[in-house]
Amino acid sequence: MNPEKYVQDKAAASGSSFYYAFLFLPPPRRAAITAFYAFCREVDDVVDEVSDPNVAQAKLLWWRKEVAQAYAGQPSHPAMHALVPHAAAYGIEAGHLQAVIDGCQMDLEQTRYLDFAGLQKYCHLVAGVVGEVASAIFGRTEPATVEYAHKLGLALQLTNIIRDVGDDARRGRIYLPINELQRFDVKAHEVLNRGYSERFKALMKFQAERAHAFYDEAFALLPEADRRAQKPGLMMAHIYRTLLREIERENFQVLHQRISLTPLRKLWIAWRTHWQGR
Ligand SMILES: CC(C)=CCC/C(C)=C/CC/C(C)=C/COP(=O)(O)OP(=O)(O)O
Repeated sequence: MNPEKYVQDKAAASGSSFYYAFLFLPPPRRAAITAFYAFCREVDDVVDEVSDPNVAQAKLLWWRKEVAQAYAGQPSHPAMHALVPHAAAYGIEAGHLQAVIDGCQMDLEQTRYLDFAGLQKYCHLVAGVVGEVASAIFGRTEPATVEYAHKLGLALQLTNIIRDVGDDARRGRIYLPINELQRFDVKAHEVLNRGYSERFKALMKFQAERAHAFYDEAFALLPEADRRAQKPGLMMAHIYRTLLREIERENFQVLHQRISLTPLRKLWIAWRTHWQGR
């Protein structure tokens, strides 16, 4: 299959909240972000879809070699075929892709995070570095935009973690820092059994407020000169922040359902950001 078609299908089929943001980009940048998204999806799918951890480890090792080979001019996977031609133009380095693989590997090897510092390391690899690459593809001229992208990636990943507490619990995973569970007197087994309580709600309120603070910090870091180019990232931010507000409105009932926005609402938010420019 033609690699461009492969990555386009992969991105569209994912039903990602972020897909709408890509639609507003000029074709070369759109092709690059679609290829990069497909790469991230492929390695993330290894963790989510392969039930035997040894098989998943072997697949991640395959991806590490594939990245090295692709940067040496010999890609074999369609996602790498599609991505490599854009690497030089947007400064996408093998190290960025290896960092994303490191994050997925962390996910395989770890089902608990003792504190926020540990969780932040994971988020940096799977979302901060992703934001760094995405911001380069969108068009970045200022060094501060890298800081913005790291913070926004963190805010998005924290939102994703808040939304998916129930799904992750079903898979035996808790991303919420263990010392914060303790602070709110929530037991790990209560989360794993998906038992809702006022204590759980208070814990989640704390998580949501921290995510909001990271969105605010990210926006404050984005230099005026890069605002226009970074609109697709702002679209992602507004879509996910609206989702976070929806979760708050539903009192953090995230244990037995995945709260989501309708495609039309996501498209509307992307559109509005496009016109308002912020
Ligand atoms: C500066 C900048 C552009 C930063 C963006 C960084 C970024 C895209 C981080 C990804 C974090 C995240 C929550 C991914 C889930 O994607 P998903 O497609 O699985 O989401 P979904 O489950 O909501 O559809």
